Amino acid sequence: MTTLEHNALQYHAARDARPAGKIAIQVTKPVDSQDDLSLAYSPGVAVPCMEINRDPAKAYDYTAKGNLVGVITNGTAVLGLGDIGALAGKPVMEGKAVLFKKFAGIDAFDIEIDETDPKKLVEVIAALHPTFGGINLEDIKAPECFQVERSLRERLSIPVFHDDQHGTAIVVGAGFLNALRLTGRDISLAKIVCSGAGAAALACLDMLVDLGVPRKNITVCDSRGVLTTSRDLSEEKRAWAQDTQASTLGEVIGMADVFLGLSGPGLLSQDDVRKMAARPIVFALANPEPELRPERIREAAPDAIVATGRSDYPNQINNALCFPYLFRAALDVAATTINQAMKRACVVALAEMAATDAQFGTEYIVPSLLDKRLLTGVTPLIAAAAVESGVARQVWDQQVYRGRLEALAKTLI
Ligand SMILES: NC(=O)C1=CN([C@@H]2O[C@H](COP(=O)(O)OP(=O)(O)OC[C@H]3O[C@@H](n4cnc5c(N)ncnc54)[C@H](OP(=O)(O)O)[C@@H]3O)[C@@H](O)[C@H]2O)C=CC1
Ligand SMILES: CC(=O)C(=O)O
Ligand SMILES: [Mg+2]
Repeated sequence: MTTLEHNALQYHAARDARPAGKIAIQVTKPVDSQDDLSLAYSPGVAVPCMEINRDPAKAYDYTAKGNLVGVITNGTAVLGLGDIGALAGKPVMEGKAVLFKKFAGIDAFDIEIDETDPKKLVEVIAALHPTFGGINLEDIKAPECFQVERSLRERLSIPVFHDDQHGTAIVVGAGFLNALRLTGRDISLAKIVCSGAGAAALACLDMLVDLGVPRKNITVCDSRGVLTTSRDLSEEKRAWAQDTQASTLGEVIGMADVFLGLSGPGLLSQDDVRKMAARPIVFALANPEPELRPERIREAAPDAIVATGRSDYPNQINNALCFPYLFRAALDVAATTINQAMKRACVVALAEMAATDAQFGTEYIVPSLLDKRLLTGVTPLIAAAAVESGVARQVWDQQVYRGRLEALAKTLI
């Protein structure tokens, strides 16, 4: 066992009278006397129950719903570990819940559902939804994840957001814009090769096209090789098929400006990196083990701009850089959904925060996950986009909202 493996198990184990795992529930009101009990529980609790029965919107006034997100998985694509099952995915989901709380003061329940049939999964999640102010779908594999998210978004009036798709796309978008800036590339000329054609990869590519990359400049590989027009592909993959005889990553990576890895460990070779254009942009984002380790990428191309999804290298491109703030904004303005305008606002806010920082450079293309400015810097811009695009049910005065976030930031431990 490596030191990291040993430490990771120690970290998650019970210690100092604290239970195993890394998150617990906190009581927020006094429950110390008979009088308190009469309010918190029977008979007093019946009063808010009946208020909500008369008007369901009152759940936001008298329960935790408005600050509570469900982090929901079925364990079919846990990080790059694959289909390890719902229960084995629990440490990741607890981890997402920790980040919601730590970075944005949002309470999150992790829910691991032992169901792989997408229709049944939708029914289970829809039946659970009254509990939550928003739903963060996590680590559900493609193509089922597309159907699950689409169905839930149609059915529910709370935000439903598949983090691996859209959270990843936002942070990749921000890192990509800044990597282009640093290397002086024109977005309309950037040639991109993507390893992976799953949830994260295809959403990232949609975002890159939204930002201005011509679709024809993008070549995609899945586990069977290049997506070509001669292959029998799913609807989602067909949109990225190229008319080419090439079939492997090694054949298409020549002179690519950007490698985007959202596939699995060790799928990029040093030879592949050597074939790329000068000053290549290499985002090897598979977790926990990237497509190629940064030190190996640099051996092959010392001037490369390199990013991974991990916390132990510079340039951590990870959806955790955005999902706490997207949900914070969505909950605060009671948004019915998280839409493209909110996602774009987040891309720009993250990119600008890094680009205007004194550290901006090849080893700092996006802010650190621990950057305390994120809550107050990024969230109001997402909230404003929600209001402007018409999905907010509550509008804040900007000064008042910033003050509220600053006060919240002081309470975060
Ligand atoms: N850094 C970050 O923030 C994030 C990173 N990720 C990482 O991205 C990866 C994919 O996650 P996700 O999209 O959710 O999972 P999915 O299961 O939806 O997609 C996995 C994709 O990887 C492809 N793949 C598997 N083996 C190969 C191979 N040998 N060559 C090329 N492609 C291959 C699969 O191909 P096929 O379609 O043929 O099965 C599939 O398209 C994971 O490693 C995950 O950790 C994900 C989200 C966020
Ligand atoms: C970061 C993340 O969500 C993943 O690797 O699946
Ligand atoms: Mg994930």
